[in-house]
Amino acid sequence: MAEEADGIKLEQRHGKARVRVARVWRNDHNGSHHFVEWNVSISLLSHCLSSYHRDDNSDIVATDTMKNTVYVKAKECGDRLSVEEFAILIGKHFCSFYPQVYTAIVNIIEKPWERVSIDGKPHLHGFKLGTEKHTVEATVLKSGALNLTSGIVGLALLKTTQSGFEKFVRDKYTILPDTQERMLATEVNASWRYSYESVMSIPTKELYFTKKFMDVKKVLMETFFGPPETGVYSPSVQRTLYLMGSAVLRRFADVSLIHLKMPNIHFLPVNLSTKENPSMVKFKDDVYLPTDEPHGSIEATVSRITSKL
Ligand SMILES: O=c1[nH]c(=O)c2[nH]c(=O)[nH]c2[nH]1
Repeated sequence: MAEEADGIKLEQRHGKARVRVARVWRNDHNGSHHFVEWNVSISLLSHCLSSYHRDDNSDIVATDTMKNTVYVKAKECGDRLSVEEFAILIGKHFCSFYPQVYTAIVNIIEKPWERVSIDGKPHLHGFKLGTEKHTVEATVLKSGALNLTSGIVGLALLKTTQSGFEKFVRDKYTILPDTQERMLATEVNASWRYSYESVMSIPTKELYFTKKFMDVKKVLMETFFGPPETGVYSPSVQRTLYLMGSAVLRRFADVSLIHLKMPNIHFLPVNLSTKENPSMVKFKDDVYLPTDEPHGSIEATVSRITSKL
């Protein structure tokens, strides 16, 4: 909301970024501990104009208070909950506890701690760090209106064949040859919006969004790789991205939109030669030079066409 005074327009928010909290739940009947580590960022839209216009802080919710609230709420959560539920709970708190707060935007990054298995047996209290992170952004309004977006960051995927790129624009600047055989590597960053538009309408099933996160990841990976024995041919990163995004929309009725960012991380063919030895290393789809700079950058948003009726 923009507010005006003295012919000057002001749009403002304030919050606390990167509040780190870890929570253990020890109450599983079989002695199994559950553990999460969250990095929480809160941004509040609130009526506190006098702090900008005058030296009057009487309407400011201190960012230090916001930080403390994260720990209080983590303590109060006696049962395991998804990172999405925690973000919504924090957002609801700020909107309902403070009259001047009209919107709370809560971003959380969950570190990928995974339970370890020793000799195939899940450890009761041992965890190791995985790679891709689970993110959430919950925007909660005082009215209870909700915008919920979950994401995955840093899902590095690679396949050694079943990828090509050909028949693209060829002009006087083009060197890249057509190919039907190349490596395909990317680091998927995905974020998807859920269709729940009110804090009252979110599913109450235990760990619903945690499971959904794992299911979305599975669909993204299955679509990227294809069946284990045969794979699936990718004619471009663009096509594969579209198939991945539309598979998620087809599979999950409560996902209304997905944004995918898929850099094309190049593995360059290695050919080495000297005058004496013209084929010191001749590339036969075997030896590559991995690079990350420069890389192709391909991103798109795939969403449902909603009926205007
Ligand atoms: O899948 C690809 N998409 C592109 O847009 C592109 N451009 C390029 O040089 N290589 C590739 N590969």
